[in-house]
Amino acid sequence: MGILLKNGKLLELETGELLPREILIEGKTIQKIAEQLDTTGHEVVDLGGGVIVPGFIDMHVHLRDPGLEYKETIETGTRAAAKGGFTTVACMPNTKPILDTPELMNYIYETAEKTGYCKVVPYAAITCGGRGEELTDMQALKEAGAVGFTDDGVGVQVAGMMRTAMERAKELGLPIVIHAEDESLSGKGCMNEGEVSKRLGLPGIPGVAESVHVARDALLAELTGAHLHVCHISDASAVDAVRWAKRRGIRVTAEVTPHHLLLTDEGIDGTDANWKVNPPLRTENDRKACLEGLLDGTIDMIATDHAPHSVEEKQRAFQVAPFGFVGLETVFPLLYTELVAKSQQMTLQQLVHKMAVAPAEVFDLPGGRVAEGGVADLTVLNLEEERIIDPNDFASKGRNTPFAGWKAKGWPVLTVCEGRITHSRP
Ligand SMILES: NC(=O)N[C@@H](CC(=O)O)C(=O)O
Ligand SMILES: [Zn+2]
Ligand SMILES: [Zn+2]
Repeated sequence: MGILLKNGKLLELETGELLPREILIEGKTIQKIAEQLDTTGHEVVDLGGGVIVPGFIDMHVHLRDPGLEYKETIETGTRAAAKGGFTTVACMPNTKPILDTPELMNYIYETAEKTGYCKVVPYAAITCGGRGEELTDMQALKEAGAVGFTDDGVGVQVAGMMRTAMERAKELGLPIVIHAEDESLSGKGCMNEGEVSKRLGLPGIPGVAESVHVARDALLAELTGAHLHVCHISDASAVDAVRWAKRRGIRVTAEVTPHHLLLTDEGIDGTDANWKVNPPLRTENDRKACLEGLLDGTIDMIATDHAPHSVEEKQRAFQVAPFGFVGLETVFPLLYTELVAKSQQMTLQQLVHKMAVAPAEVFDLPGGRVAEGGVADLTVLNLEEERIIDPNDFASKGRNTPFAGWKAKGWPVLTVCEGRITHSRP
């Protein structure tokens, strides 16, 4: 007996057409896609006219497990992912301890298998403890299933260390994923350096703290032949550096977050740490450059940088509260509403491409398409349903979002991961 999805419209990714299609799922596989299928012996799920797309893939998620379970666990974080339409997430190694051993890779895979609502692929740290002093055993970490290497949360400060990391990553065929931040430039900043930080009298983080690392690491990627992936790009000159590197034939890819596409530092009043994130929200010029980069192919994909913190932590003063926003449960409705429905700056198929197809291609992961014989990772969206974002509704333990109270439409109503229904809402 399989699961038969009826009364749905399949998004044709090339043309954007919505085709009336029924889908039969057996085991972990999409067995058949046709205009009409025989229901005999199958569990029928009525999609109520919803739009079927490939399950979303988020290459930048902080699951906080092990060690920081008061912020999030693999169970709550993946439940939030499933609710947001995700079937795969890549988790960041800035946990406690840092994910820098094969044993910790195993812990992630085993816990996700037991308690997870989506697939979890872990990144391993570049340096032991993320301290930037000594490289991890990258080969052993690859053998244990690392999907790439990153010290996200901090930048690798020493260029020579990054060069050696890239040489090893190149040999292993895995990407180096950078949190681009030169600490000698970012210092103790808590928001973007500019007009707004000056007005508020808060210490700033200049855009060049990001772009000098992007440019440096692009040149190191050229030297070593490694694949460089740039996390959460936020600065106009950093987007330009990626564009330049791509033109030069350097193997570089990049991601942008929903908040850097939709918000600027103008929204910060210096009292609410739910507006504090790293890299910081920047200027309208930077925001536009990120959107332009996404549309012209400079930026390959959207990633949320889901970074849950406790309510208590985010109630601290702006200068001392931790950086980070949650994002998994709101990313699609926010971007669909703001960039597709309201302003037509993107098409639905472009958005789905950036959230599912591109991450699967760039990181060579299963999924990213809805096709016969392929893995049954898919999401059904109700593009009409409008709701107000209320952090109290989140499955994540995190409530830290600057988007509370925003009205958005396009909510995921069904998520299927490897043939299993991981999220379903009437
Ligand atoms: N993005 C953030 O503001 N915070 C992240 C770290 C990171 O992604 O650099 C976190 O781990 O909380
Ligand atoms: Zn980061
Ligand atoms: Zn991050």
